[in-house]
Amino acid sequence: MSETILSVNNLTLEYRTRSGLFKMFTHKALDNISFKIAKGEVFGVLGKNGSGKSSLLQLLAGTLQPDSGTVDCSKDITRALLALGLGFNVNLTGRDNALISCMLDGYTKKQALILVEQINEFAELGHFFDQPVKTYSSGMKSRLGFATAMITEVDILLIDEVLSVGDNTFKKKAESALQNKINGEQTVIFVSHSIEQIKKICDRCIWLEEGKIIAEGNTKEVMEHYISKRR
Ligand SMILES: Nc1ncnc2c1ncn2[C@@H]1O[C@H](COP(=O)(O)OP(=O)(O)OP(=O)(O)O)[C@@H](O)[C@H]1O
Repeated sequence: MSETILSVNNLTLEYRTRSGLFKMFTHKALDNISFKIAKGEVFGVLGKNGSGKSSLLQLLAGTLQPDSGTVDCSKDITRALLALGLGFNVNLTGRDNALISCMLDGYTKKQALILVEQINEFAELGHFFDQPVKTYSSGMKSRLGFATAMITEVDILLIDEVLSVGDNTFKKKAESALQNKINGEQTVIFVSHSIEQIKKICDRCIWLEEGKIIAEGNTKEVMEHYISKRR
């Protein structure tokens, strides 16, 4: 395996929700998860609804903190989480959110302003690009997020089922832009409950079930195991 870019060590996450005046409901969404991702790898996270996939991505992105365990990667590694509506300031316009994302990724203002125009063109939001994100539909938010991640360069792209939204024309464009990125040096962590999508793009994957890793390995092996257990 080539150079490790990200190492996940014994991650555990519990959600605690108040279920009555004196009652708390605790749910272990992730239970002692460990794996490593190599630079340039396209890594899949497969699992049915509620298995912990999105929670895992949010821990990898740093938008959620684990109860225990660590996500280790070098400080200068940039990570972008592509999920519906996550990561935007909804009171700012699409243009300003795109600008902030570019600048957070380390571009100068001059470079960012050029990239913002490319994001505008890719996202095809028309005059909504200059409206606050709170006025966007979920499909529009995902277009903005997707366009921003495709146009900028990040070290690790974290993708949460984002290809399943939007109209067919945009979906095709998104798939081909993603495919181009993947063919290069891009490291991708891709979450899906679609066997077909994981098969199409991932080199290796894990299968999550109730917050635990049931299998890890090359996509073909994990798929065979997954399909045989579901019969
Ligand atoms: N904010 C929250 N508070 C309490 N429980 C939560 C919260 N978010 C998720 N959960 C629970 O944690 C578990 C894992 O959720 P998660 O969204 O990570 O799963 P998922 O595999 O991404 O599901 P899906 O495929 O439906 O998006 C689920 O049982 C879910 O009900």
